[in-house]
Amino acid sequence: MSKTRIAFIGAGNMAASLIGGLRAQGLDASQIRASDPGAEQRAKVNAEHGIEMFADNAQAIEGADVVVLAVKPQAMKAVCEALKPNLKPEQLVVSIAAGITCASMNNWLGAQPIVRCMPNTPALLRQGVSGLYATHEVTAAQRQQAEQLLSAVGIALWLDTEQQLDAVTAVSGSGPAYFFLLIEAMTAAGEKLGLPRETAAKLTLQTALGAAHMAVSSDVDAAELRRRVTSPAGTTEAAIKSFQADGFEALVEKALGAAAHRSAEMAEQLGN
Ligand SMILES: NC(=O)C1=CN([C@@H]2O[C@H](COP(=O)(O)OP(=O)(O)OC[C@H]3O[C@@H](n4cnc5c(N)ncnc54)[C@H](OP(=O)(O)O)[C@@H]3O)[C@@H](O)[C@H]2O)C=CC1
Ligand SMILES: O=C(O)[C@@H]1CCC=N1
Repeated sequence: MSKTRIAFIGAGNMAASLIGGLRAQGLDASQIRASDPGAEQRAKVNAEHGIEMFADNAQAIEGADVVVLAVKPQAMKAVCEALKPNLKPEQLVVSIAAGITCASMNNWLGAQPIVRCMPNTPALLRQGVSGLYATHEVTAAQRQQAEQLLSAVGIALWLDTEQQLDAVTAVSGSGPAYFFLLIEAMTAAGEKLGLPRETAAKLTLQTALGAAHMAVSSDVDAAELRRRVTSPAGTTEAAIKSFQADGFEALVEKALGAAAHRSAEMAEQLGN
């Protein structure tokens, strides 16, 4: 990465997290450029990260080794088709757009080496996790560049098939929202049980943080950690039994299935 030049197309939330991660890893501001249609957004990203910003996507990718597509999935086709005449065959394209396949991007861009990724929003705190899939055209050195890019904001995991990205999207791409939903629900339930809202929120948040730290750092799995909290005939058992009687695991499986299905459906709807 020491000399890699990276251009971001779209400088919204995810791009800004990646740019922040790269800068924190020691990439010089002169190695990173980004384009965005919003003048305010350009000024904000420039002020935060000191990188050169462009209104014109074609200008931003000039001389870049890696071009990161960080626009909404709905904008991908138009963005790719407009970039096509300006892309060089050796430029690696890294897409973080949900539900846009490599085949669609190759249709729009021509034959480019492509790495398709699915990061998640904890990337903002460099606590993210991403799944990565590379097409055959991607060289070993380019794989390394893509991995280093995503590793700047968390853990990067290579996938064997592109289809697995639908599952990654369901588990970790959308995943932060499931934990936020649980935090919301536990806070509300704590309040209903008689706690002040602020107390219920603090108890919930610190419990989530502590449990996540334990699950990450422990040498036993989550099921064993759960068993250790669950005293026979105690309070946890009462709660877990209630969750399971209402089909908790099936509910989670159905929800993640819906997310994966939506990812595949987006590929069909937006891919032509
Ligand atoms: N948010 C998440 O949790 C995750 C998102 N992703 C993916 O990341 C991508 C970006 O998401 P996110 O950062 O949240 O979205 P944002 O809306 O924050 O960022 C997208 C940016 O692209 C800009 N943009 C719009 N059109 C163009 C264009 N033609 N050329 C250049 N820039 C343009 C937008 O400007 P304007 O707002 O003015 O239109 C906006 O600033 C999406 O494809 C999403 O699927 C992946 C993993 C997780
Ligand atoms: O909800 C979405 O479609 C995007 C992709 C993963 C997280 N946010």
